[in-house]
Amino acid sequence: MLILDGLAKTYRGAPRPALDAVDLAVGPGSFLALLGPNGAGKSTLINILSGRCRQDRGDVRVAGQPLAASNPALRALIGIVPQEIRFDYVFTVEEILRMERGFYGLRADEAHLAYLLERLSLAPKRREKVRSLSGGMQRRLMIARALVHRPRLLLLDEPTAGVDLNLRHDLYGFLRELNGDGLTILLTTHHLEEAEELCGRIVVLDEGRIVADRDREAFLAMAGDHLTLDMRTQGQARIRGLFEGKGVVTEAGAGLRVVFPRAGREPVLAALAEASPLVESFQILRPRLEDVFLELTRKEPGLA
Ligand SMILES: Nc1ncnc2c1ncn2[C@@H]1O[C@H](COP(=O)(O)OP(=O)(O)OP(=O)(O)O)[C@@H](O)[C@H]1O
Repeated sequence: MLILDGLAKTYRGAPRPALDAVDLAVGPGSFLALLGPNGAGKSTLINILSGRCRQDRGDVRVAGQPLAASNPALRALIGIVPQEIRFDYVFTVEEILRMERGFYGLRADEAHLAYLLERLSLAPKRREKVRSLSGGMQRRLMIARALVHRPRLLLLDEPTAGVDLNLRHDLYGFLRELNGDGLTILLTTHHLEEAEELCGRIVVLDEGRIVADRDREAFLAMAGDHLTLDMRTQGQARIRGLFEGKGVVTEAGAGLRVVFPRAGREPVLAALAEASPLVESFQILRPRLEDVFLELTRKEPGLA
Protein backbone atom coordinates (compact mmCIF):
# COMPACT_ATOMS: atom_id res chain seq x y z
CA MET A 1 0.00 0.00 0.00
CA LEU A 2 2.84 2.37 0.90
CA ILE A 3 6.51 2.06 0.04
CA LEU A 4 9.27 4.46 1.07
CA ASP A 5 12.56 3.94 -0.65
CA GLY A 6 15.64 5.77 0.60
CA LEU A 7 13.64 8.77 1.80
CA ALA A 8 15.98 11.58 2.91
CA LYS A 9 15.46 15.16 4.00
CA THR A 10 17.77 17.77 5.53
CA TYR A 11 16.22 21.14 6.38
CA ARG A 12 18.18 24.18 5.24
CA GLY A 13 20.85 25.08 7.78
CA ALA A 14 20.16 21.98 9.91
CA PRO A 15 23.23 20.22 11.31
CA ARG A 16 21.91 16.73 10.53
CA PRO A 17 19.25 15.08 8.37
CA ALA A 18 15.66 14.95 9.66
CA LEU A 19 15.29 11.74 7.63
CA ASP A 20 18.28 9.67 6.62
CA ALA A 21 17.55 7.09 3.90
CA VAL A 22 14.35 5.62 5.33
CA ASP A 23 13.05 2.40 3.74
CA LEU A 24 9.62 1.15 4.75
CA ALA A 25 6.98 -1.07 3.18
CA VAL A 26 3.47 -1.03 4.63
CA GLY A 27 1.13 -3.75 3.39
CA PRO A 28 -2.62 -3.23 2.84
CA GLY A 29 -4.66 -3.57 6.02
CA SER A 30 -1.68 -2.94 8.35
CA PHE A 31 -1.97 -0.89 11.50
CA LEU A 32 1.50 0.52 12.05
CA ALA A 33 2.83 2.74 14.85
CA LEU A 34 5.69 5.08 14.09
CA LEU A 35 7.38 5.93 17.37
CA GLY A 36 10.36 8.06 18.19
CA PRO A 37 11.60 10.70 20.62
CA ASN A 38 11.10 14.41 19.92
CA GLY A 39 12.86 15.41 16.74
CA ALA A 40 13.18 11.83 15.43
CA GLY A 41 11.68 12.78 12.05
CA LYS A 42 8.10 11.45 12.39
CA SER A 43 6.33 14.66 11.38
CA THR A 44 8.79 15.22 8.55
CA LEU A 45 7.85 11.80 7.18
CA ILE A 46 4.12 12.48 7.47
CA ASN A 47 4.59 15.95 5.93
CA ILE A 48 6.38 14.47 2.93
CA LEU A 49 3.54 12.00 2.45
CA SER A 50 1.01 14.82 2.68
CA GLY A 51 2.90 16.92 0.14
CA ARG A 52 3.56 19.73 2.64
CA CYS A 53 7.29 19.20 2.44
CA ARG A 54 9.54 17.70 -0.24
CA GLN A 55 12.17 15.05 0.23
CA ASP A 56 15.73 15.69 -1.02
CA ARG A 57 16.11 12.10 -2.16
CA GLY A 58 14.13 8.88 -2.30
CA ASP A 59 10.76 7.74 -3.58
CA VAL A 60 7.28 7.29 -2.19
CA ARG A 61 4.88 4.87 -3.84
CA VAL A 62 1.23 4.51 -2.93
CA ALA A 63 -0.73 1.58 -4.32
CA GLY A 64 2.22 0.93 -6.63
CA GLN A 65 2.36 4.42 -8.15
CA PRO A 66 4.82 7.24 -7.48
CA LEU A 67 3.25 9.86 -5.25
CA ALA A 68 3.19 13.23 -6.99
CA ALA A 69 1.22 16.42 -6.44
CA SER A 70 0.13 16.16 -10.05
CA ASN A 71 -1.73 12.92 -9.40
CA PRO A 72 -4.91 13.91 -7.53
CA ALA A 73 -6.46 10.45 -7.94
CA LEU A 74 -3.57 8.99 -6.00
CA ARG A 75 -3.76 11.72 -3.35
CA ALA A 76 -7.41 10.81 -2.89
CA LEU A 77 -6.32 7.39 -1.64
CA ILE A 78 -4.73 9.04 1.38
CA GLY A 79 -6.35 10.71 4.39
CA ILE A 80 -4.08 12.83 6.58
CA VAL A 81 -4.45 14.13 10.10
CA PRO A 82 -1.54 16.52 10.67
CA GLN A 83 -0.29 17.45 14.11
CA GLU A 84 -1.33 21.10 14.10
CA ILE A 85 -5.03 21.79 14.14
CA ARG A 86 -5.92 24.12 11.28
CA PHE A 87 -9.40 25.06 10.06
CA ASP A 88 -11.24 27.96 8.58
CA TYR A 89 -12.97 28.79 11.84
CA VAL A 90 -15.94 30.66 10.37
CA PHE A 91 -17.47 27.42 9.04
CA THR A 92 -19.57 24.86 10.87
CA VAL A 93 -18.53 21.26 11.46
CA GLU A 94 -20.82 20.04 8.69
CA GLU A 95 -19.67 22.72 6.23
CA ILE A 96 -16.03 21.77 6.80
CA LEU A 97 -16.78 18.14 5.97
CA ARG A 98 -18.92 18.92 2.92
CA MET A 99 -16.33 21.31 1.53
CA GLU A 100 -13.59 18.73 1.97
CA ARG A 101 -15.54 16.20 -0.11
CA GLY A 102 -16.01 18.95 -2.66
CA PHE A 103 -12.23 19.44 -2.89
CA TYR A 104 -11.98 15.86 -4.11
CA GLY A 105 -14.73 16.49 -6.66
CA LEU A 106 -17.06 14.04 -4.90
CA ARG A 107 -20.81 14.33 -4.46
CA ALA A 108 -22.28 14.54 -0.98
CA ASP A 109 -22.60 11.20 0.80
CA GLU A 110 -25.13 11.71 3.59
CA ALA A 111 -24.81 8.22 5.04
CA HIS A 112 -21.02 8.48 5.31
CA LEU A 113 -21.25 11.99 6.78
CA ALA A 114 -23.74 10.82 9.42
CA TYR A 115 -21.53 7.80 10.20
CA LEU A 116 -18.44 9.97 10.75
CA LEU A 117 -20.29 12.52 12.88
CA GLU A 118 -21.78 9.75 14.99
CA ARG A 119 -18.63 7.66 15.44
CA LEU A 120 -16.54 10.70 16.34
CA SER A 121 -19.18 12.04 18.77
CA LEU A 122 -19.58 15.21 16.70
CA ALA A 123 -23.25 14.80 15.74
CA PRO A 124 -24.58 17.23 18.40
CA LYS A 125 -22.10 19.86 17.17
CA ARG A 126 -22.71 19.51 13.45
CA ARG A 127 -24.21 23.02 13.08
CA GLU A 128 -21.75 24.76 15.37
CA LYS A 129 -18.92 26.89 14.15
CA VAL A 130 -15.49 25.30 14.47
CA ARG A 131 -14.20 28.15 16.63
CA SER A 132 -16.67 27.19 19.39
CA LEU A 133 -15.37 23.59 19.61
CA SER A 134 -12.99 22.41 22.31
CA GLY A 135 -9.48 21.32 21.31
CA GLY A 136 -10.43 17.64 21.62
CA MET A 137 -13.46 18.13 19.37
CA GLN A 138 -11.37 19.97 16.80
CA ARG A 139 -8.93 17.06 16.80
CA ARG A 140 -11.83 14.65 16.14
CA LEU A 141 -13.08 16.89 13.37
CA MET A 142 -9.63 16.65 11.79
CA ILE A 143 -10.03 12.87 11.79
CA ALA A 144 -13.53 13.10 10.26
CA ARG A 145 -12.18 15.45 7.59
CA ALA A 146 -9.37 13.03 6.74
CA LEU A 147 -11.91 10.23 6.25
CA VAL A 148 -14.64 12.10 4.40
CA HIS A 149 -13.43 11.01 0.94
CA ARG A 150 -13.07 7.34 2.00
CA PRO A 151 -9.29 7.01 1.68
CA ARG A 152 -7.54 3.62 1.75
CA LEU A 153 -4.52 4.83 3.72
CA LEU A 154 -4.90 6.95 6.84
CA LEU A 155 -1.92 8.85 8.27
CA LEU A 156 -2.37 10.15 11.79
CA ASP A 157 0.19 12.43 13.44
CA GLU A 158 -0.47 12.38 17.22
CA PRO A 159 -4.23 11.89 16.81
CA THR A 160 -5.06 11.77 20.52
CA ALA A 161 -3.12 14.84 21.69
CA GLY A 162 -5.57 16.83 23.82
CA VAL A 163 -8.30 14.17 23.65
CA ASP A 164 -9.51 13.08 27.11
CA LEU A 165 -9.26 9.52 28.31
CA ASN A 166 -12.87 8.42 27.64
CA LEU A 167 -12.93 9.83 24.15
CA ARG A 168 -9.48 8.45 23.50
CA HIS A 169 -10.82 4.96 24.13
CA ASP A 170 -13.81 5.62 21.87
CA LEU A 171 -11.37 6.75 19.23
CA TYR A 172 -9.29 3.58 19.63
CA GLY A 173 -12.45 1.53 19.06
CA PHE A 174 -13.24 3.54 15.93
CA LEU A 175 -9.72 3.18 14.52
CA ARG A 176 -9.83 -0.56 15.16
CA GLU A 177 -13.17 -0.73 13.35
CA LEU A 178 -11.78 1.16 10.34
CA ASN A 179 -8.73 -1.08 10.25
CA GLY A 180 -10.99 -4.14 10.49
CA ASP A 181 -12.81 -2.83 7.41
CA GLY A 182 -9.51 -2.86 5.52
CA LEU A 183 -8.17 0.68 6.01
CA THR A 184 -4.37 0.80 6.26
CA ILE A 185 -3.35 3.04 9.16
CA LEU A 186 -0.03 4.63 10.05
CA LEU A 187 0.01 6.46 13.34
CA THR A 188 2.64 8.49 15.17
CA THR A 189 2.20 8.80 18.88
CA HIS A 190 3.91 9.60 22.15
CA HIS A 191 1.47 7.40 24.04
CA LEU A 192 3.24 4.08 23.98
CA GLU A 193 0.25 2.26 25.42
CA GLU A 194 -1.69 3.52 22.38
CA ALA A 195 0.75 1.82 20.03
CA GLU A 196 0.77 -1.28 22.20
CA GLU A 197 -3.02 -1.47 22.25
CA LEU A 198 -3.72 -0.73 18.60
CA CYS A 199 -0.85 -1.55 16.33
CA GLY A 200 0.29 -4.90 15.03
CA ARG A 201 3.58 -3.48 13.82
CA ILE A 202 5.86 -0.99 15.51
CA VAL A 203 8.58 1.04 13.85
CA VAL A 204 10.94 3.19 15.92
CA LEU A 205 12.59 6.17 14.30
CA ASP A 206 15.52 7.90 15.97
CA GLU A 207 17.60 10.74 14.50
CA GLY A 208 16.02 10.16 11.10
CA ARG A 209 16.76 6.43 10.92
CA ILE A 210 14.69 3.34 11.59
CA VAL A 211 16.23 1.66 14.64
CA ALA A 212 13.61 -1.09 15.06
CA ASP A 213 10.80 -2.56 12.96
CA ARG A 214 8.97 -5.58 14.37
CA ASP A 215 5.54 -6.92 15.03
CA ARG A 216 4.16 -6.08 18.46
CA GLU A 217 4.78 -9.45 20.07
CA ALA A 218 8.38 -9.62 18.88
CA PHE A 219 8.81 -6.12 20.22
CA LEU A 220 7.49 -6.95 23.65
CA ALA A 221 9.63 -10.07 23.75
CA MET A 222 12.65 -7.75 23.40
CA ALA A 223 11.83 -6.35 26.83
CA GLY A 224 13.19 -9.57 28.24
CA ASP A 225 11.46 -12.53 29.71
CA HIS A 226 10.73 -11.04 33.09
CA LEU A 227 7.67 -9.98 35.07
CA THR A 228 7.30 -7.27 37.70
CA LEU A 229 5.35 -7.69 40.95
CA ASP A 230 4.37 -4.39 42.58
CA MET A 231 2.95 -4.53 46.12
CA ARG A 232 1.60 -2.04 48.65
CA THR A 233 2.62 -3.53 51.95
CA GLN A 234 2.89 -3.22 55.71
CA GLY A 235 5.97 -4.66 57.41
CA GLN A 236 8.36 -4.28 54.52
CA ALA A 237 11.34 -5.91 56.25
CA ARG A 238 9.50 -9.20 56.82
CA ILE A 239 8.08 -9.27 53.34
CA ARG A 240 11.39 -8.45 51.82
CA GLY A 241 12.87 -11.51 53.51
CA LEU A 242 10.25 -13.72 51.88
CA PHE A 243 11.21 -12.59 48.36
CA GLU A 244 15.00 -12.37 48.73
CA GLY A 245 16.74 -14.76 46.38
CA LYS A 246 13.63 -15.20 44.18
CA GLY A 247 14.06 -12.00 42.18
CA VAL A 248 15.45 -8.47 42.40
CA VAL A 249 13.69 -6.77 45.31
CA THR A 250 13.57 -2.97 45.58
CA GLU A 251 11.54 -0.49 47.59
CA ALA A 252 8.97 1.34 45.49
CA GLY A 253 6.91 4.07 47.17
CA ALA A 254 4.81 2.57 49.97
CA GLY A 255 5.68 -0.94 48.96
CA LEU A 256 8.07 -3.32 47.29
CA ARG A 257 8.83 -4.30 43.73
CA VAL A 258 10.11 -7.71 42.72
CA VAL A 259 11.39 -8.28 39.19
CA PHE A 260 11.68 -11.98 38.41
CA PRO A 261 12.07 -14.33 35.46
CA ARG A 262 8.80 -15.58 34.01
CA ALA A 263 10.10 -19.14 34.28
CA GLY A 264 10.82 -18.62 37.99
CA ARG A 265 7.39 -17.37 38.96
CA GLU A 266 6.27 -20.31 41.16
CA PRO A 267 8.44 -19.43 44.21
CA VAL A 268 7.46 -15.76 43.84
CA LEU A 269 3.75 -16.60 43.82
CA ALA A 270 4.25 -18.89 46.85
CA ALA A 271 6.00 -16.03 48.70
CA LEU A 272 3.14 -13.69 47.72
CA ALA A 273 0.61 -16.17 49.22
CA GLU A 274 2.64 -16.31 52.42
CA ALA A 275 2.96 -12.52 52.58
CA SER A 276 -0.68 -11.87 51.73
CA PRO A 277 -1.86 -10.84 55.26
CA LEU A 278 0.58 -7.92 55.03
CA VAL A 279 -0.08 -7.05 51.35
CA GLU A 280 -2.77 -4.40 50.84
CA SER A 281 -2.76 -4.67 47.06
CA PHE A 282 -0.55 -6.03 44.31
CA GLN A 283 -0.25 -6.22 40.55
CA ILE A 284 1.88 -8.31 38.23
CA LEU A 285 2.98 -6.47 35.12
CA ARG A 286 4.17 -7.97 31.90
CA PRO A 287 6.98 -6.25 29.99
CA ARG A 288 5.81 -3.00 28.44
CA LEU A 289 6.58 -1.34 25.15
CA GLU A 290 7.93 1.58 27.15
CA ASP A 291 10.80 -0.56 28.48
CA VAL A 292 11.92 -1.45 24.95
CA PHE A 293 11.40 2.05 23.60
CA LEU A 294 13.55 3.66 26.28
CA GLU A 295 16.22 1.06 25.73
CA LEU A 296 16.24 1.61 21.94
CA THR A 297 16.34 5.39 21.99
CA ARG A 298 18.71 6.08 24.86
CA LYS A 299 22.00 7.43 23.57
CA GLU A 300 24.21 4.47 24.46
CA PRO A 301 24.49 0.90 23.21
CA GLY A 302 21.29 -1.00 23.96
CA LEU A 303 18.96 -3.77 22.94
CA ALA A 304 18.74 -3.04 19.23
N1 LIG B 1 10.71 23.43 9.23
C1 LIG B 1 11.84 23.01 9.78
N2 LIG B 1 13.01 23.69 9.59
C2 LIG B 1 14.16 23.26 10.13
N3 LIG B 1 14.28 22.12 10.86
C3 LIG B 1 13.17 21.41 11.08
C4 LIG B 1 11.89 21.80 10.56
N4 LIG B 1 10.97 20.88 10.94
C5 LIG B 1 11.64 19.95 11.67
N5 LIG B 1 12.95 20.27 11.75
C6 LIG B 1 14.00 19.46 12.42
O1 LIG B 1 14.00 18.17 11.84
C7 LIG B 1 14.16 17.16 12.84
C8 LIG B 1 12.96 16.21 12.80
O2 LIG B 1 11.81 16.93 13.24
P1 LIG B 1 10.32 16.30 13.22
O3 LIG B 1 9.38 17.41 13.56
O4 LIG B 1 10.12 15.57 11.95
O5 LIG B 1 10.43 15.27 14.43
P2 LIG B 1 9.26 14.51 15.22
O6 LIG B 1 9.76 13.10 15.35
O7 LIG B 1 7.97 14.70 14.56
O8 LIG B 1 9.29 15.24 16.62
P3 LIG B 1 8.09 15.48 17.69
O9 LIG B 1 7.92 14.18 18.38
O10 LIG B 1 8.70 16.51 18.59
O11 LIG B 1 6.88 15.96 16.95
C9 LIG B 1 14.34 17.91 14.15
O12 LIG B 1 15.74 18.02 14.38
C10 LIG B 1 13.72 19.26 13.90
O13 LIG B 1 14.36 20.25 14.67
